[in-house]
Amino acid sequence: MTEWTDPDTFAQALEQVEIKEKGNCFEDFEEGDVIEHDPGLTLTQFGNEQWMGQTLNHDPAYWRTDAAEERGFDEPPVHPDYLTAATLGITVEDLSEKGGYFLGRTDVRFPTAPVYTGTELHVESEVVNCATSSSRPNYGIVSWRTRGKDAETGEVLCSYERTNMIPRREPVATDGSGKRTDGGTTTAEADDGPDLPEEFVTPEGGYFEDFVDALEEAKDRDAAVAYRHERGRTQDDVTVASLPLSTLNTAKQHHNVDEMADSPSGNIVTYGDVTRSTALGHARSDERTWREVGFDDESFHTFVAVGDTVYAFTRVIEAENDASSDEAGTVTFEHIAFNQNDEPVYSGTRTAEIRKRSN
Ligand SMILES: C/C(=C\C(=O)SCCNC(=O)CCNC(=O)[C@H](O)C(C)(C)COP(=O)(O)OP(=O)(O)OC[C@H]1O[C@@H](n2cnc3c(N)ncnc32)[C@H](O)[C@@H]1OP(=O)(O)O)C(=O)O
Repeated sequence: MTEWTDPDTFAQALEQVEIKEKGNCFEDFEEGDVIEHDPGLTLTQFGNEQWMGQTLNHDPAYWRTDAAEERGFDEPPVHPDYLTAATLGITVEDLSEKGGYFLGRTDVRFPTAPVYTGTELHVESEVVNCATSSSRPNYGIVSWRTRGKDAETGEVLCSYERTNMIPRREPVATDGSGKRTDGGTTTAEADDGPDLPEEFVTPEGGYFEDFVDALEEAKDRDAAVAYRHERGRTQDDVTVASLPLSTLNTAKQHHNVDEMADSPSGNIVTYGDVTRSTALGHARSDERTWREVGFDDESFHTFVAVGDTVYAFTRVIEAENDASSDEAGTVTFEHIAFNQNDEPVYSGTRTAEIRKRSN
C-alpha cells in the first residue's frame, strides 16, 4: 500500500500532480470583458475601525457619534480608504491573484457618500486596456474600471480605474524601450538632477484658510507649499498580512512568505492601499478634513515590506472656495509616501474638502 506521507513518496507526488491554479493570466483578459466578483463583504464597524486604527486615520468623525453629527453624518461612516481597499480587495481573486504588481490607479470617486457600516458590497470590473509591457516579456499591463456597489440598492459607492502588471502564460518578445505611456518619467529622464523651487512654505495650521494663505505666500515666487509629516508607521504582520486579508485580498504578495522568497522583494509586501492609507492618515492628522472628494494619478514606485517605515510628504497644489458645504473649501494635494531611506513608495493627487475657520 502507498504510504502517501512518506517524505520521498510525497515529494514525488507533489512533482507529478497538477496544481489547481488560482487567478488569471494576461491572456485571460480581453478589453470589454465584465467580471462580477463573487466575494462580497459587509462593511462592518470592526473592519472599518481596524483599518483606520492600524493606518493612523484617527479623525474623530469616523469614531465618535457626536463628532460625526457635528460634521453632518448620521453616525460614524465607513472611511473612504477602507471602502476603497475593500472594493479592490474583493477583485484580487479574479484580477491579480496570479501575481504581478499593482502599478497605479486613477479617478477614485465616491458617488454615493457617506456610506454606513452594515452595507454589503458587490463589486464588478470591466477590462479597459490590455497592453504589452515593452520592458518585461513575462508580463502584460492590464487596466480595469472597477465599481463597488451597495448590494441592496445597486448604487455605486466607490469607482476607480486601476492598472497592474499581470504574468503571461507565454513570454513575448518586447522592444525593450521601457518607454512609459502614462505620462510618468523613466529613470533616464529622472536622472537630470533635482529641479526644486528655492523656498518651501508650510501652512500655519490645517484649516482651508491656512492652505489659501500659504499658496498666496508662495505665489509669484520661486516657492512651493510643501512639507513633511512627522509620524511614521513601521510595517508589521498586521499591516502587511492581516489588513489585506480582512478585505478578502488574496494576493500572495501579502501573506505567502514561501512564494515570495524568490520574488524581487524576497518577502511579503504591504498592500498598496495600506501604504497609501497610512501616508494619507499622516497627512490628515495635520489638516481639518471635511470630506474626501477623490484621488488621481496614483502610482506605487517600489515595494514596502515588514520592517519598513511609511512616512508622508505633502505638496499643496491649489485651493478653491467651492465645496459641498459653506463650512469648507476644496484643496488639491499631492501626497508622497516614502520609506526610512527617503525613497518614494507611493504618490498621488488627492482632492479633499477642508474645513474653514468658523467666523
Ligand atoms: C493590490 C495588489 C497588489 C499590491 O498591492 S502589491 C503592492 C503595491 N505595489 C507595489 O509594491 C509595486 C511597486 N512598484 C515597483 O516595485 C516597480 O514599479 C515595479 C513594478 C517593479 C516596476 O518598476 P520598474 O522600474 O522596473 O519599471 P517601470 O517603472 O518602468 O514600469 C514597468 C512598466 O509598467 C508601466 N507602468 C508603471 N507605472 C504605471 C502606471 N501607474 N500606470 C500604467 N503603467 C505603468 C511602465 O510604463 C512600464 O511599462 P513598459 O511597457 O515600459 O514595460 C494586487 O494584487 O492587485
